[in-house]
Amino acid sequence: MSKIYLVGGSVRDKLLHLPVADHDWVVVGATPEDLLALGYQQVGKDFPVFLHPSTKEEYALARTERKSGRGYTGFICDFGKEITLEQDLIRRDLTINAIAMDEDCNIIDPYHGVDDIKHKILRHVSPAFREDPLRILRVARFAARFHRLGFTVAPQTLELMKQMVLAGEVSYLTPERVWKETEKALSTLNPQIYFQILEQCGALPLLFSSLDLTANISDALKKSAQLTDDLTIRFAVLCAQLSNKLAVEALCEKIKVPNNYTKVAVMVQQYRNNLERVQTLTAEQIISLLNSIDVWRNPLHLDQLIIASQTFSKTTSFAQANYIKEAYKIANSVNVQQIISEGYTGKQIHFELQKRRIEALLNCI
Ligand SMILES: Nc1ccn([C@@H]2O[C@H](COP(=O)(O)OP(=O)(O)OP(=O)(O)O)[C@@H](O)[C@H]2O)c(=O)n1
Repeated sequence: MSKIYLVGGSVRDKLLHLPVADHDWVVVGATPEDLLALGYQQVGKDFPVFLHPSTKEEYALARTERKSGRGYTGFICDFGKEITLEQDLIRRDLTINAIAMDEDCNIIDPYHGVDDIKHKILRHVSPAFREDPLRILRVARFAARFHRLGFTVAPQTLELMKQMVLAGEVSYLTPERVWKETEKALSTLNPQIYFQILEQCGALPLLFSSLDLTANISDALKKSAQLTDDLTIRFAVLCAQLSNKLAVEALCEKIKVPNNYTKVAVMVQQYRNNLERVQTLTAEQIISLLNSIDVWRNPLHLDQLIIASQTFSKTTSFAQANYIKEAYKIANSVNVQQIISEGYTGKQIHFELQKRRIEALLNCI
């Protein structure tokens, strides 16, 4: 007789009274053939994972995993009918992710995840934690995600993460995985915690080379999460302290950051200081700044630059924001069609437009 349990994030989030995104199920006492016969569709290449015929939710056969190689290679996986729920749960990352719930909503919690939820602790289940280097990032991400609820990483878990870093495990993480976790961490209300935990376990310089997580950057990152949902801005804040455009591009290349993120990060690194002192700039310099961020074709760039810069501001008001917005409005009111109708052609249009935008500003500042 097989038995089905809800496991992982969905049980954790239910117990935390948080919305549950997707359900992961574990099936104990069944074979792949049993599930195929019931119409489940096999999706896991290496692991026995199936999609439910109607709900399409993931059902995995209970399994044990042992690592025989380094990094991601050489997992020995056993998913025989005799594998118990406890055996399946012990190979998981954190105790709060290793709680199961049966069909009658009974909690099965052999590794005391419920206690850890109560005491708000992120704790590894067993030494098997170290078999997957991605877990270093996951712990940092959960620490960021649940920071607002008061969760912290257990000292023993942080110690284990340090040992994994020292053993060189981080080098087995692919850029894609690093970025995926980082992007999820950026979407939390406290992205700075993710980077702080990675720093504490020694992974930060290995993963994000030139990044120096100063208190200033941490504060700015936290503020960015309060000011905007735009993750490209949050990432740009992280990169704003890098010494130049090349350093930003090198970091983005290293972890394969999507282009839209790189663009905003480069823009903020290059022009944040100009915006900071916008009130001291000449009309010509202001137009040059607006040209540099390509605001005419992409008005969103201006908002992105403003919000990213604002996160570094010590005061709550950021007077530069209204100043540059007003300047943009004035410069943008110059009518190109008018210039064309006056007979300007080719490159002359651009020069005349530039000139009139500067004049328009001069009349106002
Ligand atoms: N490297 C990993 C990835 C996953 N898991 C286990 O697989 C479950 C499901 O993983 P996943 O769906 O990736 O994460 P969730 O914990 O559900 O979290 P999220 O809400 O971010 O999806 C986890 O709860 C955990 O028990 C693990 O032990 N080690």
